Amino acid sequence: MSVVLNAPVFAEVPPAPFRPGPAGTHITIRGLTKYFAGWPLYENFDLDIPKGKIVSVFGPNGCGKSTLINMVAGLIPIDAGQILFDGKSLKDTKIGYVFQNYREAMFPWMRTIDNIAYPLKLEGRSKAEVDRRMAELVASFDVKFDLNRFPYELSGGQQQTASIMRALAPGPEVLFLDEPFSALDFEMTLFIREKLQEVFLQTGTTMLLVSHDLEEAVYLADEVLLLTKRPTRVAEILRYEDPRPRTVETLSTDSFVRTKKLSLEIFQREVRR
Ligand SMILES: Nc1ncnc2c1ncn2[C@@H]1O[C@H](COP(=O)(O)OP(=O)(O)OP(=O)(O)O)[C@@H](O)[C@H]1O
Repeated sequence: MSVVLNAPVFAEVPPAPFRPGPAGTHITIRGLTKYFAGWPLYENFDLDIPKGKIVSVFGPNGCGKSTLINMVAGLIPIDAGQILFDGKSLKDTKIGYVFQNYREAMFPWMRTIDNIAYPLKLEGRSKAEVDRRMAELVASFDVKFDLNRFPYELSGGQQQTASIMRALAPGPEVLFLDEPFSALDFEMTLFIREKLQEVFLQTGTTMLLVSHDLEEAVYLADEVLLLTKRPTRVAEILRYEDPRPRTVETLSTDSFVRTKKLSLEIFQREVRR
């Protein structure tokens, strides 16, 4: 038997215990770290995202808004950290994702209705179940266009409506939206905004929304998550509690104007820092 003398002694360092969020937390992010090309974007980043709320993510250009939601949604790998959904990992969590570029989000060879039903078929649901869920979605979205058309035969707003329907079809626990309105004209933006709010009122799905439009970010939000420049931290989280459904009148309430002004001040402070 050989004995190594003076060998280095490694202390067993137990991993830090996972710190849960406060009551009502849905997504817990702890120690999230992400580097791109050797530069930190997120370093030891912690965040609690509440359940059944809409959180709008807002911050300076390139601070990592899209990367954050993409890491939480599992589309971009993280370098370190932990992300749990009601204490579960992503693989045990049903999520939906709405992309900015709706033109590339749908399979062009499938009719719109089959695109929307696709995640249900992937889940192995029976034809009767798929038909029932599709009827529910069509009713709740009050769809006025022909879902038997191919996506490229629809307007941008109709295509984005269909991609939101597809994302919601399996009944996700969390819906991620990365600038869902930025490729739409104003009329369609208003339409989809209202649809999203209606769906939220019906389902209470937790939503994480990236928006470049501060008015829109506040209008839809229960919380506005303001980020700093990179390495990115939470600058501030503002609660916005005007009742839903929010309408054009909401835009001139004291609380809306105050929240928007405060968000802008924090944003400007962070941009100049
Ligand atoms: N795959 C990648 N390789 C290298 N750098 C990347 C990659 N993806 C993102 N980045 C960098 O990480 C930073 C954050 O990008 P991200 O798109 O998440 O920011 P954002 O806040 O959503 O940006 P914007 O406000 O411009 O939409 C940017 O500096 C970007 O250049």
